[in-house]
Amino acid sequence: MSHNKIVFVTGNANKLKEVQLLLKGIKYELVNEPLDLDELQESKLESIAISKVKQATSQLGAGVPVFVEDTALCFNAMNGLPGAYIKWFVKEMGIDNIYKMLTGFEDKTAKAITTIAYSDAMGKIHVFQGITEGTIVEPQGPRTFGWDSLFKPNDGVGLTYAQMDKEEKNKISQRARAFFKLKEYLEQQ
Ligand SMILES: O=c1[nH]c(=O)c2ncn([C@@H]3O[C@H](COP(=O)(O)OP(=O)(O)OP(=O)(O)O)[C@@H](O)[C@H]3O)c2[nH]1
Ligand SMILES: [Mg+2]
Repeated sequence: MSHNKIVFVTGNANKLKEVQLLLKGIKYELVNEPLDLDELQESKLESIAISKVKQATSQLGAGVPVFVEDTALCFNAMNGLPGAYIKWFVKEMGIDNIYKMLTGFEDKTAKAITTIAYSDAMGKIHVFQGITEGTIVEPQGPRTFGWDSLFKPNDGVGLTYAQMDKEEKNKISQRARAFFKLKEYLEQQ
């Protein structure tokens, strides 16, 4: 059993909780650094994640394996917006008003997308993405995590993320799909 560290840079405690469960059993000790990274204003999700991990490695120094993730909520009726900007919509207008944004549209479908950028000990960057398709519904369930109460995944049990327990969400979420790929990659190394 090796005691090498792998650092997850995030200031989001809910993400951290999910990722700790999703990465259980990896050969690294998972360490959190709550650095507040700048986020590019850019619609390409890979570029946002890569820019975050580059800032993280420049602050933490070379030689340490580090990863970040950026999570977007993309409305199909709006060609993928708010996307990565969803964080600012949640913060400034709140989820009830985000729900109302789709009032004029018949199509309420959305994609939740998590993009991980992993910088290995050599500084090489690897990107992994997970997507979960779902529908935007009137907020249901506790409002503890971002837009969880608005998003009902298609392959779930008919509940919003907020109404599911973490284990259930972790079976089908965009984050689970992305971290499954990272975990698989780390296991091959
Ligand atoms: O209901 C949700 N279910 C999720 O599974 C989920 N994952 C992220 N979010 C929210 O979407 C925005 C992403 O922004 P984001 O990826 O930049 O995160 P962040 O800035 O909070 O943390 P970080 O950048 O330090 O890692 C933030 O408002 C997060 O709270 C989620 N909401
Ligand atoms: Mg962020």
